[in-house]
Amino acid sequence: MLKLENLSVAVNNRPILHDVNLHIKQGEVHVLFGPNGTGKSTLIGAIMGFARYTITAGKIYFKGQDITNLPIDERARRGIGIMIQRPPTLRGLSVREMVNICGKNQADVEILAGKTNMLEFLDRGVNEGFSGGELKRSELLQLMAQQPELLMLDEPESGVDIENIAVVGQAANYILERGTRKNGQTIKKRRLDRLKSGLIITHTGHILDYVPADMAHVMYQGTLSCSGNPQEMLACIHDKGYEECINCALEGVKI
Ligand SMILES: Nc1ncnc2c1ncn2[C@@H]1O[C@H](COP(=O)(O)OP(=O)(O)OP(=O)(O)O)[C@@H](O)[C@H]1O
Repeated sequence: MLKLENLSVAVNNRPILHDVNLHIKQGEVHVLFGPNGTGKSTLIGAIMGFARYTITAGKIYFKGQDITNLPIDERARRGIGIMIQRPPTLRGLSVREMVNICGKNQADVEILAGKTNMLEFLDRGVNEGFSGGELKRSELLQLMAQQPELLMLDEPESGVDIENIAVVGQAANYILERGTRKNGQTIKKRRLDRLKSGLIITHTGHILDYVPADMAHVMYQGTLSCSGNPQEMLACIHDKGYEECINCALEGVKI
């Protein structure tokens, strides 16, 4: 689904990512851990094609096609969707209108808004005065209408209360087409049955209680230093902090 080959990215002429290689197969969800400021948001922003990220080397392949130089709208059309940490406020455009645009007027706005607890926000300007949790739900509502094949989420649980983390998790599962039971437990579809993929940045790992991941990576100083089992890596980071991952990176050891 997504393949990064030796990807290097700069922001304002400052190199941020160095030689990143990553392969997310169809149906897989990968999770990205890492200390603040190491380049996680830069990675997903570069995959989406935001103009501020300059690709200085390497390639991005999506569904087998080289998309390294494609504009952001074309990447969205091909099936890439993103939830960023601080989406802008769009005055004069209501959430309802935005969801209709994302869903090419085919989405059932009211049903999707019900799933994300966003019914009462539909006629407000996009992100206008939204709280942290409302911002996340608004972004997910738009993504549910867009139906991307690759879903990228930047810290989906940050600023979200306990009850709404379940809503966020269920919305992500809806987009990834994984079932969720009423008690919030995710039904793990057989990997062969899954068609959609995800890349999720998380510091706390709470989202993994709802959206199980297949693989985790740690980003350190702009490179992917370790890859392994998400729950094991999360437990290791909770126990020992990132120092252990950094030691692995320095020793060139893969978990
Ligand atoms: N416009 C810019 N000019 C210079 N440096 C920038 C710019 N935008 C981002 N950076 C730097 O790029 C680095 C990587 O930022 P990024 O947001 O990708 O990190 P992150 O791993 O997602 O961090 P966090 O966990 O805090 O969200 C940071 O040091 C940041 O200050």
